[in-house]
Amino acid sequence: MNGDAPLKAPADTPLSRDLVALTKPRIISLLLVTTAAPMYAAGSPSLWTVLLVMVGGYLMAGGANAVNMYIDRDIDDVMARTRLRPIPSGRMSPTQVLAFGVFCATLATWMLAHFVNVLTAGLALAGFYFYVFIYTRILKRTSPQNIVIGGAAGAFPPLVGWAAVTGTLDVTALCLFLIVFYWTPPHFWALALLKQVDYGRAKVPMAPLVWGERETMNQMVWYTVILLVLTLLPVLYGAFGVLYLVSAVVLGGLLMWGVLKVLWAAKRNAPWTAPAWWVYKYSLLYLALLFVAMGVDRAITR
Ligand code: HEM
Ligand SMILES: CC(C)=CCC/C(C)=C/CC/C(C)=C/COP(=O)(O)OP(=O)(O)O
Repeated sequence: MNGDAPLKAPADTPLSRDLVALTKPRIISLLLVTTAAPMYAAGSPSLWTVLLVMVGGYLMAGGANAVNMYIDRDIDDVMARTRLRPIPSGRMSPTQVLAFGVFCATLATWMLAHFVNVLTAGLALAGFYFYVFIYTRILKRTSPQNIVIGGAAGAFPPLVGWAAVTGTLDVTALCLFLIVFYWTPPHFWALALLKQVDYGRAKVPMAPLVWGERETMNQMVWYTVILLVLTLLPVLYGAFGVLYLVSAVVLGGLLMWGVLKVLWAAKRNAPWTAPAWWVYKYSLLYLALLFVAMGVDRAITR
């Protein structure tokens, strides 16, 4: 993430630390919020079920992230943000990383199928395949739409949480999937705008490099508008109540304001990097709080 990361990686990093790094734990923390909160929105899960889904979800997403680092080892080697990862810094071999990723995903599939239900395991595995093959292997290197279509991978966790509690999927689960799907472009393009040199060096066709900065910012605005409408839909048909509604409006209003500030600054030819950083960082808080609000809203009104 830090473009000024040191050039040399510490050679004495313990293996345990590298294994954790392969799973991208900070990203998983938010994936797990978008898994756990829908569990409480869907019903009243036992602590045991929540624990199993968290461990299974971590292993599946962590396995996917490790396989992503195996496939992207050439790209990761040339980007400042990623060059200290275990493969580019020479501390782990690609084969070791691939084996670790596949092992985690296999363990997760067994755990979720055996202790939760087969639908939950199937959805988590679908998220794994979507991220590894559709996003990482195919779209990331070929299309500026990579994170729009590929972003569907990151939208699987709410389905996993919902299915773990209800054993099925319904229209609210679909809404939650779409919320994460439409959140991904403003989340990621804010960062992509700031990391154009990295992505250019790695020849990854991220939107700002292909469409230009202004068009990417326009698209971020439109995706945010759709996102805000989608967040209100479950209230309109009575799935969530007032606490969620107020949270969605306030949190969403702030996100919209941030995204518009980026666009307006660029239109005035003023510096837009500070507002773009703000949108990237706030997007993380936004999604976490929105999902917590829906879980709490349903838990207290049940
Ligand atoms: C295709 C979809 C996505 C792409 C391309 C993407 C890309 C990125 C990138 C490149 C970073 C910087 C990470 C780093 O510097 O190591 C990042 C950060 C982050 N992303 Fe995403 N992301 C996507 C979807 C998601 C989803 C669905 C979630 C969770 C629901 C998520 C959660 C996070 C978090 C928590 C961070 C901050 C990590 C940190 O502070 O180290 N992302 N994302
Ligand atoms: C249910 C389930 C297991 C779903 C999988 C969800 C999952 C692992 C989403 C990850 C999203 C993400 C971090 C994309 C960044 O990849 P990148 O390759 O663009 O980032 P990088 O350049 O930092 O490697």
